[in-house]
Amino acid sequence: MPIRYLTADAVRDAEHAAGDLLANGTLMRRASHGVAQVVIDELRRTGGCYGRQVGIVVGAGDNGGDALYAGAALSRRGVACTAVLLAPDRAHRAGLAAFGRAGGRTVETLAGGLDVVIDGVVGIGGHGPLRPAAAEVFGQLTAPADGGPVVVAVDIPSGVDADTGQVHDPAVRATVTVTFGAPRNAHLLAATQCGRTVTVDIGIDPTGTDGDTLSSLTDDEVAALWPVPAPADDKYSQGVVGVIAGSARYPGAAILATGAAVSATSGMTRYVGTAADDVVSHFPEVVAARSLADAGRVQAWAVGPGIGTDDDALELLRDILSTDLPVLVDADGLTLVARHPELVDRRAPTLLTPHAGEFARLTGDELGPDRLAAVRDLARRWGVSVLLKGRITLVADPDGAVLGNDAGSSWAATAGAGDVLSGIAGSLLAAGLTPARAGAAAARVHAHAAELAARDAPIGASDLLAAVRPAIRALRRGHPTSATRVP
Ligand SMILES: NC(=O)C1=CN([C@@H]2O[C@H](COP(=O)(O)OP(=O)(O)OC[C@H]3O[C@@H](n4cnc5c(N)ncnc54)[C@H](OP(=O)(O)O)[C@@H]3O)[C@@H](O)[C@H]2O)[C@@H](O)CC1
Ligand SMILES: Nc1ncnc2c1ncn2[C@@H]1O[C@H](COP(=O)(O)OP(=O)(O)O)[C@@H](O)[C@H]1O
Ligand SMILES: [K+]
Repeated sequence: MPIRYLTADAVRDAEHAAGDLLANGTLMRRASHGVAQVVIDELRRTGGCYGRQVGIVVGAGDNGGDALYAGAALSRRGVACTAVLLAPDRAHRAGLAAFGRAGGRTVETLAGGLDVVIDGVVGIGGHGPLRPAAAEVFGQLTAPADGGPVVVAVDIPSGVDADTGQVHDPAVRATVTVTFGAPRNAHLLAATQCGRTVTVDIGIDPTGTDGDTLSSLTDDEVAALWPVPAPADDKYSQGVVGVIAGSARYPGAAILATGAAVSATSGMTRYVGTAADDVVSHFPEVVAARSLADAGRVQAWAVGPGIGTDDDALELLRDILSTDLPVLVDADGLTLVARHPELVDRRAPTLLTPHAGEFARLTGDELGPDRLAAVRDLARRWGVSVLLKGRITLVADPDGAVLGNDAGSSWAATAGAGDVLSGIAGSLLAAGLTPARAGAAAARVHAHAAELAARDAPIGASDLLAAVRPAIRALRRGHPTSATRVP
């Protein structure tokens, strides 16, 4: 099953559906136990629990309650716990009493030398940035990388919007975030702010909610859906992809996109364009033609990188989009679509793959902080699938369903990396995957390839391309790189 991310409302629905478990405090007990366990694991890794120092920052709601109960459990283990109450008369009363009984102390401000700080300021009930009192407490902490405390966020790092993942300023930056029942949208959309996300089972059913979904594919799912040739297959039957990219003057995009298509699946890759000779000299297996009329049949097209935006490019794009084949449109192709949106008014599957700048060109508006709503809105309005690139890739279908992928590193932020993505995703479309699955699976392999190629040093798109096949192999063998975190 894909990992499903929930909005704050959906979380509340799931909690209320748990009935007595919510009313009698069982959910909170389980949640706080999960938080305490994560803190204990952190302390054990670095020398044990007894005598260690944990600071807790407590807000006015149940998020603070979780943190206080976790503090009580830690105090019982011999951890020295101190808590700053941001709103003393609204702090969770039963949690505060339990904390005091277990030996926890309340203080005006956190001392230095703490091993762990627990962020219990706000969870799914939070709005906007950290308020000044909380901002001051967190502002005084030394970063973990400089020897400061590990920051464990309860549910959501405070100051991060649970639904949109918007990281307000200021906001808590967590080393680990502990959430309950199911991850929230923010755990994907603001993954880098959350650090490692741990999802604790508290006995709620996180699947019973309707409406638009945000999910991500696991490595195992991507491995399972990757096309592999069956005994009866031949070079045609697996889906032939056609790549239209680059030019004789600028062959780079042609080579990168076509090479990625060759690497991603078996079968055949065709190329159409004036870089045909360059492409074939790099990849002799590509069947290349200079014009569409000379190209053979394909099952999907990937069109756009480096094709230019002149009338010839427009006519070519028009011809491709007037077929009834799945089409991926990227880069220059998107600039043309922005000028002529009617081009994508078609029935066959269409996947647009903009980066933020191209997205703004398509919509006429800058991409705001709510990337999820923006990508969903464009997909819905235009009736196409839209893959928004970046560290967190989002692929929206016209029905509102979104698949996301956290690249896990940012080594892919290099020129030409998008051409590689087009080739991978185009070949998956040709193999018959839906646009959303093709886009999300391509993004995941792309991310693994980037991390495999980089190994902690910068890469270019050629390195990324060379790592596509090893990344697929590692994924299929069940030993993916550490590229992606799954809560
Ligand atoms: N229900 C359950 O069984 C379970 C719930 N669980 C836990 O409960 C959490 C949700 O608790 P919740 O609904 O009480 O809201 P919560 O996130 O604590 O914050 C609300 C308070 O914060 C305040 N506030 C808002 N914005 C702020 C800001 N920027 N900076 C500072 N303060 C701000 C706001 O105050 P006000 O705006 O009124 O001043 C309001 O009082 C959830 O995330 C999970 O941890 C788990 O135990 C599992 C079981
Ligand atoms: N900060 C980042 N972290 C991880 N991946 C990124 C980041 N920025 C871009 N990428 C990925 O790298 C690729 C860049 O594509 P694009 O912007 O179209 O570049 P180009 O046009 O130069 O090929 C996309 O797959 C995108 O998701
Ligand atoms: K929090």
